[in-house]
Amino acid sequence: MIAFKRLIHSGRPLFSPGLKLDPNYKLKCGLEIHTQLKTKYKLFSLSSTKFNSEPNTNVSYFDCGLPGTLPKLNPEALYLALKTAVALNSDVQSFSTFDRKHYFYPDQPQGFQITQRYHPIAKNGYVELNSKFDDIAEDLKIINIEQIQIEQDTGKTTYDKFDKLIKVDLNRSNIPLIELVTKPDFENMSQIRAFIKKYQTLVKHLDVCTGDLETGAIRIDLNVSINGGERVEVKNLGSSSELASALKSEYQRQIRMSKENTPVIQETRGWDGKETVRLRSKEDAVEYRYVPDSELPFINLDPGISQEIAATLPDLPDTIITKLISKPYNLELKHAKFFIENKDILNYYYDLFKIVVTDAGKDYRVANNWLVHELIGAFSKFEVPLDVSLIPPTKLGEIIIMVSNDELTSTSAKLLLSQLVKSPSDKDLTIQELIGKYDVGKIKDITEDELSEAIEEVCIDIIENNQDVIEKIITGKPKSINYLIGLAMRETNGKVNSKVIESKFKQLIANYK
Ligand SMILES: Nc1ncnc2c1ncn2[C@@H]1O[C@H](COP(=O)(O)OP(=O)(O)OP(=O)(O)O)[C@@H](O)[C@H]1O
Ligand SMILES: [Mg+2]
Ligand SMILES: [Mg+2]
Repeated sequence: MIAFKRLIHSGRPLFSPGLKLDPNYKLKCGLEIHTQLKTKYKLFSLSSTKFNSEPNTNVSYFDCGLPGTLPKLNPEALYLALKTAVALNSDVQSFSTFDRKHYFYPDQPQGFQITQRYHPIAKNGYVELNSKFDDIAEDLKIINIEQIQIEQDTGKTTYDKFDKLIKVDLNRSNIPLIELVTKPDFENMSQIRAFIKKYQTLVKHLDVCTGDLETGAIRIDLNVSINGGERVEVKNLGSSSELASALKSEYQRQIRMSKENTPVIQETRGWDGKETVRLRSKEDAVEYRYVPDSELPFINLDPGISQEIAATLPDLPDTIITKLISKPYNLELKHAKFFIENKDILNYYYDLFKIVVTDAGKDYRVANNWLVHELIGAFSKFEVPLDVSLIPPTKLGEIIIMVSNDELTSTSAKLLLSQLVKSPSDKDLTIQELIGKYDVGKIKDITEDELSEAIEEVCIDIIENNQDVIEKIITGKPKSINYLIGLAMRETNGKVNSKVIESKFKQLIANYK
């Protein structure tokens, strides 16, 4: 089903120009990932973190660097950073501190960024990637995490080349970030892609970040070297496709240099949409004059904090996926992965499963198929944004149970779902009211004989009007009967089971011959 594929894909890359590795040039990469934490207030002030507000409306005196204002650490930011650190198997440090990284920029009005250079909040984590869940070629690949540090985001600068203006919006200034620094453990693009996907899924699942690259909630710097040479950092990659293109361009550039016997030097580069371009070399590296922040106290944590936080964490995505693809759920892996990305749907699925399988004793396939193929498929087919709250699990459950008890045909049920997806105003009607409104109930008040006769009439009519199809069926294309069945289903508003119609047609056509 094409429409359905648009919503649920197997995790194959949607982006990425392929990166073919040359066996003579071994690739090594490390990532620095900046993640905005989903706190109510900013990192060191009480202004709002609301996204997309009018420029400069979420700015406190502290955020715009007025002298005399003092930072106060937001405990929610600390908590979200700790949750992430623990979920990434890191060693939470019982002692950590803040430092000032100095540089002047209009969107950095304090003249420095508060970060954790010397004593970060967590060290030595790791993420396990595997071929089954993560779409990498290797059976197992461990990506080690050097450290996780808490820091402030900067404001945003936009250049208006027509007005010759530089516009500064400080709404983002002082939003809490964590910077995650991996070890240079990546050997190819699939591993990088898989890591980012897994990380995005995790932070969304833990509800510490929206997980979006597009909005800048996650921003990535890529470090690349070949054959043990110097690393080149490509800064500020805003999307997965930029990341893939930048990696390809940088890898090929370094190979070219190597072939020309020009040494690759450690430098910082940017991405201009076509290739990586030099921003600065190591020689003119910015001297940040890091100093410990004198206004923020040290963070001292109880050594038992990791265990305490671990105990509050929900099951992590891989654990849930493993559960979903096993008994009693038996979901397909790609569907389980889709559910984990969409918590509303995951919770919906659990509710539906309880109603249909656990309580009503129906087969798990019925619940899985109706949710994945029919309901989600209907949203996709009619290009309606996926919103399962339009049809609560109780309602879908009732429909599924009616179909499996033969009180509603599956054609009618599909019709009802389509209507519910297309006209949200039907949301408050009960199933019985919907059946009435769309005239799709099963025919109850007539005898078997009367029903059989009525079906026969419909079928005879169709046969008479579709002689060409009958001809085909008789001359060796038996599948053409499906066309006739479709017509009859439509004629009877889906009230009659397709199997009954099929056998009626078969009987009539046999006589016909
Ligand atoms: N030989 C290498 N090849 C590729 N990447 C490397 C190599 N050595 C280190 N790296 C990566 O470089 C990154 C270093 O990041 P880190 O934040 O520690 O320093 P930085 O880039 O100098 O600091 P800043 O945060 O100011 O950019 C890590 O992601 C690490 O994995
Ligand atoms: Mg860094
Ligand atoms: Mg860096």
